[in-house]
Amino acid sequence: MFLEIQQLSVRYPGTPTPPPAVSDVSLALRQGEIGALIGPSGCGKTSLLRAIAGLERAAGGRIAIGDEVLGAAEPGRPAVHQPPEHRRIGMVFQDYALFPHLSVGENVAFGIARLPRREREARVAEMLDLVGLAAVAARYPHQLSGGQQQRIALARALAPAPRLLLLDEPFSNLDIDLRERLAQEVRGILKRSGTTALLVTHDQMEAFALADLIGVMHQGRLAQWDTAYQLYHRPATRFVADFIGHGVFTPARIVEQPGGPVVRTALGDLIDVEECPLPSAYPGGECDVLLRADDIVHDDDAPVKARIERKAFRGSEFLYTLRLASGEQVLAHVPSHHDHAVGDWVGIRPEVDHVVTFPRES
Ligand SMILES: Nc1ncnc2c1ncn2[C@@H]1O[C@H](COP(=O)(O)OP(=O)(O)OP(=O)(O)O)[C@@H](O)[C@H]1O
Repeated sequence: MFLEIQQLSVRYPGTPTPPPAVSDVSLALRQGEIGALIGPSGCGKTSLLRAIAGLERAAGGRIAIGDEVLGAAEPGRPAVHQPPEHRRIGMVFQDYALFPHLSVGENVAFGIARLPRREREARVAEMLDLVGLAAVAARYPHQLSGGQQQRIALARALAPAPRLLLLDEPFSNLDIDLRERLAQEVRGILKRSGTTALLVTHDQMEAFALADLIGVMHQGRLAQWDTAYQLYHRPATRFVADFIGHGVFTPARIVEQPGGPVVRTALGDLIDVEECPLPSAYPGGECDVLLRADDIVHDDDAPVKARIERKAFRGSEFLYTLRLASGEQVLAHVPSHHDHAVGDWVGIRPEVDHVVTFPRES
């Protein structure tokens, strides 16, 4: 592993009582991998990033790059805190923080002033090429769009060849359409330059577009560190299941059938599911099952009917909020050419590949 964080805790002075801002977080990135931290406001994402940068001290645990310990506070060992400027870590912030009185080229050259002039100019040209902005080297930041400014900020952060790049909400000042596109562009830039990076964002789509591995944080803890696919299809906790994507929990009972265990729900039996838990996994087989909006198929011939309570247009599909006669609520993605009115009853059936169950919550 390249970046390795073990049982890291961060505590702000003046807040001696639990919970700490970051609590017992462990994660790792290989060289060249991109990670993202997502989670609700106040869950500790920025505090974790700041601790890696050296802007906050570790209150417990350790941060290492390769064999080098950057920060540590472990029982029975001397505390370690390398100052931020010795860590060779680059940072990109939300507000770009470009110098307005310097040209684009001078901004990119800022962190490599000590290089001989020829080398510096070559590096600036290389970085501007990398972010696709060689043509604007002589312009000033105010003459660029928000997306261009953020790419310049990225070029400036990459110019000194940091061994790790940290990005804190880098796209949040940009409009929503541009964000996802820029996230994909930035992924391409980081991959081409082989940079290991960790991004903090509150936008899941941005994290999915940019990262190889994503961490969901909740109340200072890392609830899951995994690929986007696993977070969506194999959420480790109810919190992760709820936070990622659209879905509801509905009561279910796992029963043994001749062909194997089956999950019985108000929408019917979930059949042909992968890795179905055994009834013995829960008392009496009673559990809650996660039904994602894309697990529910609109089918006029289905015996189960549900009433449309709300609908939201999402371009190629609607997100319908539906209520069954038995009272359960479900969500369904339905192709947008099926335009039903709120109050209509429609047929639905479950089509679940990955069944995700949790202990019943009253
Ligand atoms: N300088 C500080 N002093 C004291 N407490 C702080 C400080 N900075 C953050 N905190 C607290 O630490 C916790 C985690 O904050 P942090 O900013 O890391 O969360 P976040 O997930 O980045 O939130 P957001 O998405 O809103 O930026 C919060 O309870 C916050 O109030």
